[in-house]
Amino acid sequence: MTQQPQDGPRPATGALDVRRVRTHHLREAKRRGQRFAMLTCYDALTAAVFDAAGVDVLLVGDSAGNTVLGHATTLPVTVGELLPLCRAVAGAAQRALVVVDLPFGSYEASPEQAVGTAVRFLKEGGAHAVKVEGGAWFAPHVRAMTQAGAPVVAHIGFTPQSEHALGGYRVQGRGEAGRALVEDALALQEAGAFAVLMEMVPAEAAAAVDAAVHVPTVGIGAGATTTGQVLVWQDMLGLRQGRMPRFVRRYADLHGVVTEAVGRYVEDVREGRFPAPEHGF
Ligand SMILES: Nc1nc(=O)c2c([nH]1)NC[C@@H]1CN(c3ccc(C(=O)N[C@@H](CCC(=O)O)C(=O)O)cc3)CN21
Ligand SMILES: CC(C)C(=O)C(=O)O
Ligand SMILES: [Mg+2]
Repeated sequence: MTQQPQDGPRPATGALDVRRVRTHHLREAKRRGQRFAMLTCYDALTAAVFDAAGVDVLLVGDSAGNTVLGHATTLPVTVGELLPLCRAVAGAAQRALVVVDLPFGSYEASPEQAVGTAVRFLKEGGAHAVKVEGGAWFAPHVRAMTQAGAPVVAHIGFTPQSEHALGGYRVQGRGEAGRALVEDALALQEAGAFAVLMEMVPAEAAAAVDAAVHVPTVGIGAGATTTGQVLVWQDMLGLRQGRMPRFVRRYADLHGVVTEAVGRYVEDVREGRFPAPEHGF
């Protein structure tokens, strides 16, 4: 006879065994000591691949500004640009929870503005939840969106939309500032955020936040104690070249794969080897 653990933390392994991931499954994952995987996604085809591969949460990130639109930062991204990408991802995802970033300038001015934008992403974009960057000062916005029926992920620590206010891409929450992160997370949880995402914070500070809140946490450069992890897919699959943030692990070399394959196609066309008779009518 095997003894089943009744309560308390369980071994931190295993996938969420659900047909469709919902916000409460992420909460249960934290309670059970399970972890979940989140990945950015900006189009229907990759959404179908990531979803079938078991990614639990797809993030239609404003990192689309960098990866899709070619901007240097996320700041220029607009609601009009992110909405169709969100619709494409939400339409293709069968199992994953679809979360979308509210673009810079589309939610900060007031709780009313935040509700208006969040509702657009749920109605027109098909998103299941939204994410906003900022600390305790956005608690009223988070509360208003949650009450309107839009589940909210609170993004704290390094918040790229505030890079000019923060003085560049740098780790947040070192030393004493770690305490402020805990306060922010508690205020955002109290306001209704169903998850707290932390970017580029010391592992120790992230662990303190995770221990202080009952909602699940997600990390990107925030150590290994968070309930979930997130990366930008073009970074982790090696499509993007150049200097990577320290928190990236490269799982594939898509840049190499695509370069080699496209090079062969170009050569085949130039040499008359493509198309072959079987490609014609
Ligand atoms: N392609 C891509 N990947 C990302 O991870 C990402 C985006 N775009 N766009 C939105 C934000 C911006 N992010 C970034 C961008 C750069 C660093 C970076 O350069 N980090 C350095 C410096 C850290 C430091 O000096 O404190 C690093 O080594 O990690 C970190 C996060 C994360 N997000
Ligand atoms: C890096 C993640 C957390 C993000 O906000 C994005 O991809 O836009
Ligand atoms: Mg973002």
